[in-house]
Amino acid sequence: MSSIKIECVLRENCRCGESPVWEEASNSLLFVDIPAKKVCRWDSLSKQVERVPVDAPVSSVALRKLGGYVATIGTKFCALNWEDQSVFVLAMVDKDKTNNRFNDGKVDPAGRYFAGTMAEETAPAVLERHQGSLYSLFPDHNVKKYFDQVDISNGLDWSLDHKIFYYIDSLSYSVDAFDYDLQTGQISNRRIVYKLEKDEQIPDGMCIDAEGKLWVACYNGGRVIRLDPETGKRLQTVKLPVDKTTSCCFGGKDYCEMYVTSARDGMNADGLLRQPDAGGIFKITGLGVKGIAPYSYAG
Ligand SMILES: O=C(O)[C@H](O)[C@@H](O)[C@H](O)[C@H](O)CO
Ligand SMILES: [Zn+2]
Repeated sequence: MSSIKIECVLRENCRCGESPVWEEASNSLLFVDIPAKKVCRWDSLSKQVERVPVDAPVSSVALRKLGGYVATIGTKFCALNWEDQSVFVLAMVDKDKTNNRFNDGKVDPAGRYFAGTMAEETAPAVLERHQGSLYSLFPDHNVKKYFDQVDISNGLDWSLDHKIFYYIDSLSYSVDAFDYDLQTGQISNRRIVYKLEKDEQIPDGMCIDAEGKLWVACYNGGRVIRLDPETGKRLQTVKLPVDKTTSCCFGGKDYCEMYVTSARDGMNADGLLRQPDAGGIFKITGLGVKGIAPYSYAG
């Protein structure tokens, strides 16, 4: 039996921390604070954090093969040069929906950057419904739209054989799967893999482990849960000392550690007193399972 340890490694006070991504080359964790309009990079060796301000809510960040990063900022897919903090727009979506912004995003095994949109929230999980869509940015900077009618586009990842795409629309309270064609980037045959239980609250960010099991961060549920997408059963629950757990990824040496982001927005003064680490970055060790390296955008 492994003994699980949970530690707040960075008290960042994120309003809404999201999109943790491990960058092996720099031993760092990248993440964003969406409403604070910041992309952050935490060096796990020096424990120092660098922050790059951008001009709109930034909802996800990913590695780029050419160097630097890509990020979803407002309704734009962008390239981000870390050295000079410059942003270059690659494509824009939802041009007719001025109240929309991107939400969670991740790169697929072929180097396409997937991200979905949502209406801007008036409070956490309070928003005009069915305004979002799911998109991907191909390496040639063309954008493909998959479907619309999304509430809060969230957690996404691909099966280890690249034949399944996993996806969460948070307000459906389910984790879904599609057949995935890696060659073309097409998805089909949507079905439900897991329905969250009441105390698990709202499914948010998600990642896959090296055994093909899914880890879902439960917003307001203060936990990450491990799911078997083949049986639809929950295998494990790991509780964290904050309620607003937003997303998770594996990182560290051999991807043996899990990193979890969290949020402060929507908490009252009493809640913040009880959960002073809300908005922090958490490291979970001793899970006994590894993750896989993130893919890099190929354009
Ligand atoms: O990061 C996200 O996915 C959303 O932008 C956040 O606002 C919350 O996580 C959401 O409210 C929970 O459903
Ligand atoms: Zn999210």
